[in-house]
Amino acid sequence: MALAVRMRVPCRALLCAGAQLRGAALGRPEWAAGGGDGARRFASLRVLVEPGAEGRVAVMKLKNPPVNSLSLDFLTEFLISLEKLENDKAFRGVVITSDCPNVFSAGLDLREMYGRNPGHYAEYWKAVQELWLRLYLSNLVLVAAINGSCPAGGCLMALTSDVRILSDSPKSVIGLNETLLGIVAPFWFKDTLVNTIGHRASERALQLGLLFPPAEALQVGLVDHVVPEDQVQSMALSVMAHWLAIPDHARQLTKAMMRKATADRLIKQREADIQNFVSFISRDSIQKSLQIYLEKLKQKKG
Ligand SMILES: CC/C=C\CC/C=C/CC(=O)SCCNC(=O)CCNC(=O)[C@H](O)C(C)(C)COP(=O)(O)OP(=O)(O)OC[C@H]1O[C@@H](n2cnc3c(N)ncnc32)[C@H](O)[C@@H]1OP(=O)(O)O
Repeated sequence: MALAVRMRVPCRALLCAGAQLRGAALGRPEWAAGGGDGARRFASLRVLVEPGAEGRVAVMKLKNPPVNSLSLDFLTEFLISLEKLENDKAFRGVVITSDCPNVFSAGLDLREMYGRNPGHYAEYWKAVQELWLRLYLSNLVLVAAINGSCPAGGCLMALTSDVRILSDSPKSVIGLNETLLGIVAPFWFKDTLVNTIGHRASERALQLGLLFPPAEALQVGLVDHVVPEDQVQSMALSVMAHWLAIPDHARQLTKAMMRKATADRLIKQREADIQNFVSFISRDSIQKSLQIYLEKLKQKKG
């Protein structure tokens, strides 16, 4: 069953309408609504949404195994789930977590950026922009329950949340490591990081492509809490309760006031940003860097 998507922002409507069509064309998303106490539970192939204990909070589990890489199909399902929650007035907050062991998200799907054509790169980048805008400007309280490794696009996604809880595990590293792949984090990735940890720390982290282990991530302010792995979700729900004690209208207006300028910077130049991405990623040297990085990932296993 195709999901009806209502949009407030016309330029987003274009993407999501496209997303919906894409889903329909692919025979997805296959939303399964639960019955009984799971009336508000729904799932697509890669995103599982279930109500938290009090019903006002949804827990969104990302399940695009093995590593929750943000493929175009996954981004599309993620966007539709988020839209559905935004439109359901029963929900005031969402905990975003991973259903894949030891990995929150491996970031953007490298296979969407390697060996494809310019039209595909443009479509992909538009979806990445859209997810960032949706998350960053969400009226909901978003808490990232980061239960595993969280590089690059995974970190960007986590940075859009209002609070980040990281599991205390050697695998749970977080950061914008783009330079290690020979690519450059776009300005809005950088802005999101600067807004979180400040300019100097961002400059160092971005140039060196740092992936911070939990204690350092906490120290630099990249995450707000580090807790044992089995307490990440309960901590997220308890932090959520604190945020939900604030009246929505006041909190939402304050959030918008803090984030609008950063979001507007991208909104004003979305098309130019897409063209910039397409020409950058299409370069032979960048394609070579991605090929080498993908091969390294494969060799790591052998
Ligand atoms: C102008 C602007 C221009 C450009 C901006 C572009 C911005 C890009 C931002 C990004 O997000 S780029 C992606 C960066 N991501 C990473 O660097 C993470 C890479 N992955 C890893 O480090 C590890 O996979 C992991 C630590 C996340 C998990 O490790 P482990 O559990 O040991 O799994 P494997 O490494 O064995 O991976 C399993 C499987 O998944 C494939 N894979 C991993 N990451 C990605 C990915 N990002 N995209 C696509 N595929 C990925 C990996 O190759 C393995 O595949 P097999 O076929 O060998 O099973």
